[in-house]
Amino acid sequence: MAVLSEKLVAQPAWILADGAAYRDILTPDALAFLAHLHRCAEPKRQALLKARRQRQARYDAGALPDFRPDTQAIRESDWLVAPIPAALQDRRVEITGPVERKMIINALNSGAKVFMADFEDSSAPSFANQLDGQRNLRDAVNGTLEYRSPEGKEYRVGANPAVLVVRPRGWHLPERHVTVDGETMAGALVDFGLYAFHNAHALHKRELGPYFYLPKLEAMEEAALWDEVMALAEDELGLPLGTMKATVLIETLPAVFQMHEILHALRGRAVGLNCGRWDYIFSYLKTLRGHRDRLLPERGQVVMTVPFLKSYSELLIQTCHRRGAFAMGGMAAQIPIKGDDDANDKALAKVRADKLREVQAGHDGTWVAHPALVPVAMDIFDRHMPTPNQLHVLRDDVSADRDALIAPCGGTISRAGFDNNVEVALRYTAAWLEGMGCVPIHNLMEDAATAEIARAQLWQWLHHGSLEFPDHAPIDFALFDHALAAHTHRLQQSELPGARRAADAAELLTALTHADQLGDFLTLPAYAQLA
Ligand SMILES: CC(=O)SCCNC(=O)CCNC(=O)[C@H](O)C(C)(C)COP(=O)(O)OP(=O)(O)OC[C@H]1O[C@@H](n2cnc3c(N)ncnc32)[C@H](O)[C@@H]1OP(=O)(O)O
Ligand SMILES: O=CC(=O)O
Ligand SMILES: [Mg+2]
Repeated sequence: MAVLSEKLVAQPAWILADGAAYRDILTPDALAFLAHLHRCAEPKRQALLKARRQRQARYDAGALPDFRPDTQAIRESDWLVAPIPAALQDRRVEITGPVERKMIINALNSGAKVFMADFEDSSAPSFANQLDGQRNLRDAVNGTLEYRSPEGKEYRVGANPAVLVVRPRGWHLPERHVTVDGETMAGALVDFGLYAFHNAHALHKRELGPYFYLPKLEAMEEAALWDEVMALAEDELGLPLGTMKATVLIETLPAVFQMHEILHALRGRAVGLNCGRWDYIFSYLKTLRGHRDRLLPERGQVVMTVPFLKSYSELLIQTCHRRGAFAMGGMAAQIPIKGDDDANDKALAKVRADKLREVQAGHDGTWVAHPALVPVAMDIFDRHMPTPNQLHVLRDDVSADRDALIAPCGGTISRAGFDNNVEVALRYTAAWLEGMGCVPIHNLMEDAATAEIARAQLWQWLHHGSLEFPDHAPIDFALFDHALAAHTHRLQQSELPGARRAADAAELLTALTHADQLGDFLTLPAYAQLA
């Protein structure tokens, strides 16, 4: 059986929330199920993480990512993914958000076709957050999800809720509170396993899943491990093989070269791929961290129309539609702006333009970060996509080769862009350490993926040396240290999310930014400091 870490067992009060322990979620049978998943998957997961490190070592030594010669037959032969269930035939607008009780209700009631309940980029994975999320989702599936705000506002799920799709953590993150045979479990398996264990039968009975979004995959073997884990879970839970469906985020640079292969590995259950643009940009930075000719300009200039991102999204559409799978778009970072109509209009216009680009390119649906953006995106997709999806748009015109997918991106680094990265990296990390996985900063949605871009860019700009602002002032560590100290002080004096953990976040960012090598994930060292 999986066991809770000794600390939790010794201090059961630590896992209490609202006066109740999580005995309803961490039942003996659920823990036994987790242990079974762990024992079957852990050796392979470790081997896959090792393969990631080996691949990255080759890129650091000068190699560039490319299509795999050993899988050419998969790319070139004819095959399709299994038929897509009725509940997922029309995914034109999907809302995403953390697994917080009120937000789940708001998301389910938002009018979106799908709600992606997120244990990942928008969640700070404290054990309490993850377990509260499991309980909230179980209640949503059982039809008992309700919430009363401190102000007395009542929330309950209405008619025609969005279809639930759950995103567990990526393969790289541990869940240190659960061990099996003395080994720490993968966060991915804890999130997936608990959700499947508690909800699979109820969802299957209503032909509503379980459905999953799979994040941050880098290779077809990682998709194959998910397929194996899902098949194992189906077998253990007595569900027909292929009941669980998966949409895979293509949000790493290595994965874009294996999109056919990833769909193939999951072909009995894959329903689509998604352009996870923010992690994709982060992955471009990380994968090519040793390549000075491929530094990126400030984040505001790395938009979906720059060549390497345009090629990625178009190739994703072509790949998916060739295989009978959906090509989902991604997330514009703009959110509604309160109290400034002009600024709000401009933000919404940016969202509209992004959704128009997606639907015209052939995407079958898109993501929004906020309920007020559902009608905005819906309007664009309704007008330009009269059919439930665009599987018939084959995009045979697209010919994105290796060079197009890794094309350098021109642009500049302004003082404001540099300073914004320092501020976002600091404020997001500090909020994350306080348990918030998604926060608005300067009217943009910031989550783990966007914060990774901010801190990875700072590392890249500082370590490749001799970079300048347009006025020729040097970009150097003294500037970073000064900006970080100023923002830390400002945050500490404020009442903003993160104010209490500003110093811890600053220490972490100092270490990550000054380190000789760009760290793999901000959230790995930060997790050690998360309650
Ligand atoms: C890169 C990626 O991975 S993208 C996917 C991960 N990111 C996300 O999922 C983004 C989710 N979005 C959010 O967390 C929020 O919208 C934020 C943090 C960006 C902004 O939050 P706020 O500033 O609190 O929003 P705001 O105050 O305008 O919220 C208004 C109402 O909408 C609700 N709301 C806002 N966003 C969402 C959402 N995504 N889902 C459900 N409800 C939401 C709020 O709970 C609030 O409800 P209430 O009126 O009943 O109290
Ligand atoms: O998960 C989505 C992304 O853009 O990253
Ligand atoms: Mg992501």
